[in-house]
Amino acid sequence: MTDKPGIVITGASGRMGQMLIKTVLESDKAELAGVVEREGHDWVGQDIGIAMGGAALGVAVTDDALAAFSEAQAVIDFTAPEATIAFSKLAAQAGCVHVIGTTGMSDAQIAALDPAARDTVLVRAGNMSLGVNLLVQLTKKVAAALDEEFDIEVIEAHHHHKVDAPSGTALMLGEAAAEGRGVKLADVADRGRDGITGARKKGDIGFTAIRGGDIVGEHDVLFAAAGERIVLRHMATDRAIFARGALKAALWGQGKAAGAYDMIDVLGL
Ligand SMILES: NC(=O)C1=CN([C@@H]2O[C@H](COP(=O)(O)OP(=O)(O)OC[C@H]3O[C@@H](n4cnc5c(N)ncnc54)[C@H](OP(=O)(O)O)[C@@H]3O)[C@@H](O)[C@H]2O)C=CC1
Ligand SMILES: O=C(O)C1=N[C@H](C(=O)O)C[C@H](O)C1
Repeated sequence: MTDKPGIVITGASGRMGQMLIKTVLESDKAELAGVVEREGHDWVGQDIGIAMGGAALGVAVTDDALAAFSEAQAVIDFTAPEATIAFSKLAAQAGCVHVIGTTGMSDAQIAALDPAARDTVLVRAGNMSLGVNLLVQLTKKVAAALDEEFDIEVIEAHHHHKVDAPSGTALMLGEAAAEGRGVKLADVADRGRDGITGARKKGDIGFTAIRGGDIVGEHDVLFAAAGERIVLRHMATDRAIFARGALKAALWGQGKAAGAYDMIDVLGL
């Protein structure tokens, strides 16, 4: 028994789940308190170290999320929207900080997290990396400095397994650009061009999603005017940046007042 916060990782077999488990195990500031997979998954009941192809770690994969959360101080959750909503209720019940990296959530699904945020600390961001959150702030600044003569386009590229588009990061960048411009993203977003689209509408914020191979995550915010262009770019080459950010959020949330937070709060940007 130590005084380091115990962390539970959900979606243990996923790309991010495995990266998060490694990151917590490597940290001297936190302990791996549990790992959760869904009922019926092959890994349930196995030692997580063995399941991940290494040595036993003495932590068994469970499908009983509430029991795991009840023994921990924080849950880091990079899964899928419906799972994240269910986990938010259990994390609130267990009194755990809930760090959410899951993307592709609709407005209604995001609103479904509100009750949990009244009872516990919930940190949610479509991208947990320092670099992207800095890019969000830069995007807001640049958009505020430029008028509608500059067309704003957000271009993102990800691996071929990704199921949602635009990416959570692209939407964060779009929101930041809209905020900088003093408009609502919902009023100006252009998310799907195909066929005879007509000329670009002044003031729109456009989104383009590329999917291919093993691209970890790349985002450009393009400001294009007559005679000049500005491009703000972030390129992720290692998922560890997201996992490190998520762990930072889990530690930051300890002892904070219940509420909904994001990585701008965590990083103090
Ligand atoms: N915010 C950030 O910084 C980042 C966010 N992400 C986001 O994290 C999420 C996961 O990404 P990634 O790891 O690549 O995806 P994977 O598909 O590799 O992993 C998803 C995991 O979640 C589990 N899962 C899915 N649905 C459920 C469910 N209903 N109940 C319980 N478990 C479930 C999966 O289990 P099973 O295999 O059984 O389906 C799997 O273990 C995505 O939304 C992605 O966009 C990714 C990187 C960074
Ligand atoms: O699914 C991914 O892989 C990623 N998802 C996040 C997103 O939707 O922006 C963050 C990162 O780009 C990787």
